[in-house]
Amino acid sequence: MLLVELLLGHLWLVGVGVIGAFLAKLAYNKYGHGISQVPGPFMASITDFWRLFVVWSRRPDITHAALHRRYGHFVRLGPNAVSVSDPSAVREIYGLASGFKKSEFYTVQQTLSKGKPLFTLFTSTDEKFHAKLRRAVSSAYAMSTLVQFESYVDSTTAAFFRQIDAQFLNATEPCDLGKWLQYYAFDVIGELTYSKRLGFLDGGNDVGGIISSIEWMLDYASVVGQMPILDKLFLKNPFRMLLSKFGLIGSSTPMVEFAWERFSERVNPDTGEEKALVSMEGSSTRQDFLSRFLRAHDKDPDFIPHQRVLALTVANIFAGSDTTAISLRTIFYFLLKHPQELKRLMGELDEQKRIGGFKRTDGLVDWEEVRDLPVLGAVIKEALRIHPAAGLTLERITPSEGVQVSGRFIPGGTIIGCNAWVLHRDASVFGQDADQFRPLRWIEANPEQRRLMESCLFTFGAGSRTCIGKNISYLEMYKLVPALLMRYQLSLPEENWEWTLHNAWFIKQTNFHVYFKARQVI
Ligand code: HEM
Repeated sequence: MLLVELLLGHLWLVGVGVIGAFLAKLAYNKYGHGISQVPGPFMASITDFWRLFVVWSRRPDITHAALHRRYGHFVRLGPNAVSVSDPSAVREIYGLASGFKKSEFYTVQQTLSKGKPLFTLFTSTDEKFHAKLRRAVSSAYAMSTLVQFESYVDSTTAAFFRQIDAQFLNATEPCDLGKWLQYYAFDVIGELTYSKRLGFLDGGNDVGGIISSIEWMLDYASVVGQMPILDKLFLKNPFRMLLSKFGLIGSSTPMVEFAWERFSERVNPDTGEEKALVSMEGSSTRQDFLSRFLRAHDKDPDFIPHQRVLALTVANIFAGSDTTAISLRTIFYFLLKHPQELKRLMGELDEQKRIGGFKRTDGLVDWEEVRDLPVLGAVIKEALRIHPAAGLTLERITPSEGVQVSGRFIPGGTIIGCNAWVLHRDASVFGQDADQFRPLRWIEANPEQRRLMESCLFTFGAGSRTCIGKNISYLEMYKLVPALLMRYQLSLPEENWEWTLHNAWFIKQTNFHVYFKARQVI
């Protein structure tokens, strides 16, 4: 009581104290992190709210590129956050033994299962744990076993074509190809992971709200990830975690629930034993990810308990669906916007067909038949360059002793990283026309130039945390693109049709509509 009276009597003093503390905090933000020499917007240097609002604007990639054009290779994005655009920094920051670790941006993305965050390959920030986990499962993603996945991709492609034939062939209304490619990508990853399509293509809708729940999460995590402390106030506050632990509020996402269902079909939840193979069609030779992860569990059940097997499958869906859908959209959209590039690609595919390079009679193509086609390869690579799926800085924390990055000392504990949307527009690497979609750059480049461009391609990240599913996504793109283009003739509703972009960590495209006609068989 006395204290309250005292405070009320000296309100002005309280006000001065609060303002003083506030100003001191801003001054600390600006000068206390040892990066005050890094140029950037003033507001960014005093508060993380600046970058939070930039991300909330939904095109931070544009802002980041403009800032680097203005300030050079280093830009301060927050009191303790730096963006780097020098390609040579990629190896220093992301290199295998660099000692950097993922920032708290990734913990915000951890989904909850029964009130606990799921530590996945993608979102774990403990590098030792990550390295052990990655070693335990890397063979599941190996290039050498890629062909074992082909039949899963084929069955989903066939389902996709059935839907196009039934609903969109010669239709008067265009198809929302952006949406259907997302259904396709989700169903493929479902097949690859659980030998079961998630059902998006067959139903033509967002099964169980999985897509919209991931979209919600990405919208949330991209913004809140700029100030991870907010996550502890919103989704992962101790009270909410406690309630969900005791089942008083639901905390799992539809994706985790779906994963649990698929998991329980294969593993007895009570005994923990794998159910008899005979109950599943073709299961004796099953090569899907779930089986591969269960084999990893058999080898080291303590390190890979069933909960972790579940997390691995969830990471696949989260990391491998939207990203692949975005890349597929980019390929088709840019080909339609650049008819001469489409013509060049069709020339290659038709020639291949003419000389008997495609053996199958169902209109699909095998990986071995397409993997070395130069124009197809250049188109895919250029699409991955011009529109990389991840549209924010891949944040890392510098080791405690501090490091030199591109010749500049950055103190320990600083958030630092590169954004593919900035790196891929570097004219010194990709040429003066780096803003243009020009697949030929990959074919025309001499070996040295090509090596440089490839080393600066950051679509899949780099180093110890580079995308482990990269080969799988290449398999999908190399197989779907030729099969679809040889079967159908696509056109945009209007010549100047533009899609809409939304950067919520992944840069998703909407409003990508096309007409389908059957293509003349060559
Ligand atoms: C074109 C499609 C894809 C793109 C553009 C892409 C992009 C990326 C990027 C940028 C990262 C690194 C993130 C970081 O460092 O912050 C990553 C990691 C990862 N991706 Fe992909 N990805 C694609 C497809 C896939 C597929 C198909 C799968 C699964 C089958 C997958 C699974 C993963 C996993 C598990 C990680 C975490 C790896 C680790 O930290 O060890 N991705 N991906």
